[in-house]
Amino acid sequence: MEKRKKIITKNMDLYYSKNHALKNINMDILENEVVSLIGPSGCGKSTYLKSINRMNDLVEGVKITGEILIDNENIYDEDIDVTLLRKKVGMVFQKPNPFPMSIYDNIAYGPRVHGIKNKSELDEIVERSLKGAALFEEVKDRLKKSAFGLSGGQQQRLCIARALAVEPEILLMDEPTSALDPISTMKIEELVFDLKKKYTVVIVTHNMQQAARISDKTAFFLLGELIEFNKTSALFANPEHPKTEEYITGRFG
Ligand SMILES: Nc1ncnc2c1ncn2[C@@H]1O[C@H](COP(=O)(O)OP(=O)(O)OP(=O)(O)O)[C@@H](O)[C@H]1O
Repeated sequence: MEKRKKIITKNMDLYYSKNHALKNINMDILENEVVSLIGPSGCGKSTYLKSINRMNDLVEGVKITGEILIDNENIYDEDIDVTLLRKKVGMVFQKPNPFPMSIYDNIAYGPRVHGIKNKSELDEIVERSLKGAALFEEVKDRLKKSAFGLSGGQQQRLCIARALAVEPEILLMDEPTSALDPISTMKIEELVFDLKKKYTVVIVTHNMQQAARISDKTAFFLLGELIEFNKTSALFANPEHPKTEEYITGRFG
């Protein structure tokens, strides 16, 4: 069965004041697909990622033209509820950033904001989210302890669990393993592989082996342009654009 288009980007441009950071981006991301965004520093990967849940709206002087459609709805339409958009589109950052509270409260935070108060319902969400992030077994006896007592890798999985708790459909990850050791990195990579059964995942990575291991498709950005977007295996084995080849063979970047 053909997969549905989940995120459609059409003729999108983004300016930070005069800096033209994204240039005419066109890309279709399918449901339950993992897409990696790669390219040298400053090429616009994070900017594009943050456009998918309108995090760039917070930046002064930003101007966006064109469209990003999620489930065929333009998220830049005036009547879009940004809180609901961010519930649907969760985000995990480069450095784990747990809130200064217990493991339990970190996960229950989002659902509480969205009005869930019933304890047994929250208990269930916390357990399900921690299981979804492959962390439950490691923390089930210390749910009321501070999240800061966890290792970096566990904290990052906690942040993933926190994102899952509000039942998103899309997960954005901005270099989620760059601050982690190899074993924690491997756990997150395995987790991403699992997560795509339920979610659409877009992930910025500087690590090309990681992109090759975990993503179905890869997008190569350069100076604000999307140079090539293809199946990961094809993009790495047979890049169509000479710049892609130069980048993946380590000739610049
Ligand atoms: N908040 C901001 N205000 C102004 N300019 C910004 C802002 N964020 C990014 N930029 C600029 O937009 C361009 C793209 O930056 P972006 O962070 O998207 O690149 P990136 O590919 O994610 O880089 P890196 O790999 O270093 O994180 C750069 O020229 C950057 O200086």
